[in-house]
Amino acid sequence: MELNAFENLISKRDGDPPETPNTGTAGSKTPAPKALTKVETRNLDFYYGPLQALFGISMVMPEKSVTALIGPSGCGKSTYLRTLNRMNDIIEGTRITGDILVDNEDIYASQVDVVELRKKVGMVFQKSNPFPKSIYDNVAFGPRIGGIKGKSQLDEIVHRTLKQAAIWDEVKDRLNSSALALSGGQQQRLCIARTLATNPEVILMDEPASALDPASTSRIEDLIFELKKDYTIIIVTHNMQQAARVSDCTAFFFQGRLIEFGTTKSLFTTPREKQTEDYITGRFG
Ligand SMILES: Nc1ncnc2c1ncn2[C@@H]1O[C@H](COP(=O)(O)OP(=O)(O)OP(=O)(O)O)[C@@H](O)[C@H]1O
Repeated sequence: MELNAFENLISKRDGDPPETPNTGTAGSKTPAPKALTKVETRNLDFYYGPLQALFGISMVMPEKSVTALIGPSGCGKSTYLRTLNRMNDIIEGTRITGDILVDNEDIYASQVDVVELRKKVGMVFQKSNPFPKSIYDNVAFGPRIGGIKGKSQLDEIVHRTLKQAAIWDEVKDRLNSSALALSGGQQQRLCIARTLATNPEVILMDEPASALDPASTSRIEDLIFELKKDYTIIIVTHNMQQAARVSDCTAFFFQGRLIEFGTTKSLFTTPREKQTEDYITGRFG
């Protein structure tokens, strides 16, 4: 793939450039000059039993921006993403060293309430996973668990988040129908609304569009672009054009290591590392 092809893709959305040209690599990161840091990892190692999956990952992700994690299969992207809201805790035999900070607070500190953390750092999965309930009840589920019982308050949350997730117009007349009757793309936007309903500040997305057709993918990308005005988004994607289109910063992982991290534009147009260049030009992976 030609590097200037990426420049064309990026330039489509140049109206909203990243404020933080973070150029850190593993073990050497440059502090963000303008935007506030929302999520940071310092020298993060991660193990599945005896298998070390991440090696010394240091990265700073600015607030209200999109950071894409790219790299070949098995390089540790999803593992890294899942450490950011302690999703890996539920896998037996895992171990982590180093620091993960959200709003400058250690999310592995003993006093941290993991349920609260996962509300603040929400997650959208590769395969949409609506509950076998109505559209309304899917979105209202989290707020109800959080103690909100009033119908008018729930109605407001359902309306607001379905609108934010760009699916309101398609479902407003059938809020009581089963969520399972929606198309794959609609289900994924519903799952994004469900995540928004618990008031997250950070949204982790693990290949949110990989199971969708091009039109649905494009809607999800547009949505990500809108959501970053209010949320910090970290997205795993196999699709480099997608990374180039939606993200401000991109991190390239290889064999559990962070090879290069910088603004999406610089990483795709003037990669500093040969491995990055080989990957984005399709020479491997
Ligand atoms: N639950 C698990 N138990 C043991 N090893 C795992 C587990 N999940 C992932 N791994 C291993 O950790 C390494 C990193 O996997 P991970 O899924 O994070 O990579 P990835 O870059 O997200 O891959 P892909 O793009 O294929 O989803 C791989 O060697 C994988 O086999």
